[in-house]
Amino acid sequence: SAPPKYLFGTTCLPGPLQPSSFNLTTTPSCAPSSGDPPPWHPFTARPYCLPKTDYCIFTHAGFHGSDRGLSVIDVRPYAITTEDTVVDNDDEVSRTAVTAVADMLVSASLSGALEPLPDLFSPEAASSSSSSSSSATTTTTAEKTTREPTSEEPDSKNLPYELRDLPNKGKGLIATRPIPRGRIFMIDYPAVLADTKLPRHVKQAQGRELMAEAIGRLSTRGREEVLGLARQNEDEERKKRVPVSEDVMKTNSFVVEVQGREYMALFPKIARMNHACKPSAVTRFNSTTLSNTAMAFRDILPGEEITISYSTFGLPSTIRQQNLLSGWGFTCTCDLCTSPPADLAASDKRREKVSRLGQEVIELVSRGRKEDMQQAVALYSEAVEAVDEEGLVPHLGGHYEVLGRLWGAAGEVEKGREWAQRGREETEMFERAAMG
Ligand SMILES: C[S@@+](CC[C@H](N)C(=O)[O-])C[C@H]1O[C@@H](n2cnc3c(N)ncnc32)[C@H](O)[C@@H]1O
Repeated sequence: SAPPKYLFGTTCLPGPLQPSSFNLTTTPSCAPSSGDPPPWHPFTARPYCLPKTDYCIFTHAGFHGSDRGLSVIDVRPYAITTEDTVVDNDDEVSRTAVTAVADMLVSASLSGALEPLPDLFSPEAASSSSSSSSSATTTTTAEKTTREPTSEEPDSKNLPYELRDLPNKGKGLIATRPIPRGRIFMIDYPAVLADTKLPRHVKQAQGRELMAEAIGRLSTRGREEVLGLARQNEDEERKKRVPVSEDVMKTNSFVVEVQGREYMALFPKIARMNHACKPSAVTRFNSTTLSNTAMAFRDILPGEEITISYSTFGLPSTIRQQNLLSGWGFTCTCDLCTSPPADLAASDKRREKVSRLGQEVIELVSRGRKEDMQQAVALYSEAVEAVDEEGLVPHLGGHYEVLGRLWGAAGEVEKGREWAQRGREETEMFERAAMG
């Protein structure tokens, strides 16, 4: 069969993959002289571009020292119009996730700062990936970025959690040691990043090809870890219709923003955490390093499930349930959703109150009248109390500081200072906990 087309059709990338050095008029040699980086540097494999689309896959085998690799499905990192590509005007932007990754790789290799994963995943997370995974590993390119694990096996005993089977939720993470509020217990990096606009720009079969190829280009370990993740379509008939790579991406990805653009991001360790409407942990994505850290929302005791929220906190339970079903394909069985109706109603009432009061405070503040500030302080204090009661934020430092500013705006400078100080103390305490 015909060889697949690569970035720039049959030509090579001119030098290091940096947007500023792109020059379509030059025809660089495809055979770099010895010692030169490969034309797809800093990526470790020749990019694969889907013919007649603007999408390519860029892979790095050891992103952040991980032995699973990273594949990015993205538009070509420059505005391009050739007879071979389709360009959406919205997409004529040269900064994308792939350029961010490329810049990061280039600067890290220059400074020698390609950091290893500080927290290693449990080997169990890779689970026994079945032979069904082979469909997704049947790829269109012969060239693979396979890099067998060379680092020491992670000592899973050091992790404060383990992966277990849970009733009605598939697998989930259970704490094996106490995890104090504010403690960062997991750092993860994406295995796959895919432009969220992809489904609008390519046909279903093409999208499926790209997903399978992107996962197929990870290391053996990366592929096994990703393909061992949960699937939405547990029903055997549907399993036959939906390829494993697409199903895994759909069930386990989160939307993140990189360079002002949205990407589906698959974080294989983070993906093991189930949803809860009153979660015990929270994740924070850093769009510069692409790391995703998980932090304890409150003290977590051994034996407790570690959960995060996939939904917006302020929504009432019925809307949350609908969103989880339509967006994630499951009926939520978290502790709050399965609590007695009176408890659920009380929680809804508190959340509704927080949203309403927040809105009222915004309106008062935006009027900019000093005489409204006393009322803004009263409403904000009530909202913070409800937030605390509902256990909605991991720490209240930020809210206390806002309260301090509102007191200041109301002319009560001393009270303003007191609250701002309290806020700073709470934030510092929380940050100390995060440092361990
Ligand atoms: C990102 S995965 C979470 C980890 C997954 N349980 C596993 O086995 O790897 C999302 C899937 O987990 C299940 N799940 C997560 N949170 C749930 C909840 N609150 N209630 C019921 N099922 C849940 C659903 O099947 C959902 O499609």
